[in-house]
Amino acid sequence: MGTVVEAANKGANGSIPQKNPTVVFVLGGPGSGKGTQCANIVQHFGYTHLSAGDLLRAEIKSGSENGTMIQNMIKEGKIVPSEVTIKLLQRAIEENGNDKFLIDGFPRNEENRAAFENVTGIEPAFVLFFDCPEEEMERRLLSRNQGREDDNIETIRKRFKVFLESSLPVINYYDAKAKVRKIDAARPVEEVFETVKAIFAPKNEKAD
Ligand SMILES: Nc1ncnc2c1ncn2[C@@H]1O[C@H](COP(=O)(O)OP(=O)(O)OP(=O)(O)O)[C@@H](O)[C@H]1O
Ligand SMILES: Nc1ccn([C@@H]2O[C@H](COP(=O)(O)O)[C@@H](O)[C@H]2O)c(=O)n1
Ligand SMILES: [Mg+2]
Repeated sequence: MGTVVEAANKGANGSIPQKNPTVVFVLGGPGSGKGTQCANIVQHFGYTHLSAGDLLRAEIKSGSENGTMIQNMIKEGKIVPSEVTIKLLQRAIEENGNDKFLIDGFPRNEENRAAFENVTGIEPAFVLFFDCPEEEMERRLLSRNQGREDDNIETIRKRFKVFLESSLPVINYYDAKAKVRKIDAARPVEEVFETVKAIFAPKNEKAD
C-alpha cells in the first residue's frame, strides 16, 4: 500500500510517473502551423516541444527495429500504433528536466488519446487547436521544402482524410470537456502568435 499522494500520482495502470508535468496538446491539420507556433511558445514561455512526428522520424533514422514499419505508415499518412509513439513520448518526457511540455501532433486518434491517459495518467492542461482551411494547408505543405517523404500531393490528401476521420473526434472529445483553445491559423505567423500569447500570457511569460 502506498501513501495517499502516491496513489493520487499513479497512472491508471498503476505506474508511478517520475513527476507530474504540465502537458499541452497541440493539434491541427497537416501544415496548420503547429511546429512553427511551438517554436515561438518555447522561446516565450519556456516549454519543451515534443513533436510526435519528429520523434517517429528520429526513430526511423536510429535504425530501430520499428523503423521500416514507421516509415511505411508515414508514407501512407497512417497513424502508427500508440504503444510505439507513447514509448517515445514517455522517454522524451522522462529524459527531460523540464516540467512543462507541448506535445505536438498527438493524440492523433482515439487510441492514442486513451492509451496515453492509461499509460501515463497525464491529462492535458488544455489543447491548442490550429484551425486552418485545407487549401491553405495544402499550399503550405507543397512549399515547405524540408524533404519530408509525406509532403507530396498524394500523401497530403491521405493525411487530410485521416485528420478529418480520426483526429477531429479527439478535438471534439476535449472540446466537450472545455479544454480546447481554438485558434484561427490561416493568418500570418505573427498574428497567429498574438492569439497564442494571449492564451499562455501573462502569468507564464519568462522574465527577460
Ligand atoms: N501562419 C502561417 N502562414 C504562412 N505559412 C505558415 C504559417 N505557419 C506556418 N507556415 C509555414 O507552413 C509550413 C508548415 O508549417 P508547420 O511545419 O509549422 O506545420 P505543422 O502543423 O507542424 O505541419 P505537420 O503536421 O505537417 O508537421 C512551413 O513551411 C511553415 O513555415
Ligand atoms: N501521433 C502521431 C503523430 C504522427 N504520426 C505519423 O507521423 C506523420 C507525420 O506527423 P507530423 O505531425 O509531423 O505531421 C503522420 O502523418 C503519421 O503518419 C503518427 O503516426 N502518430
Ligand atoms: Mg509539424
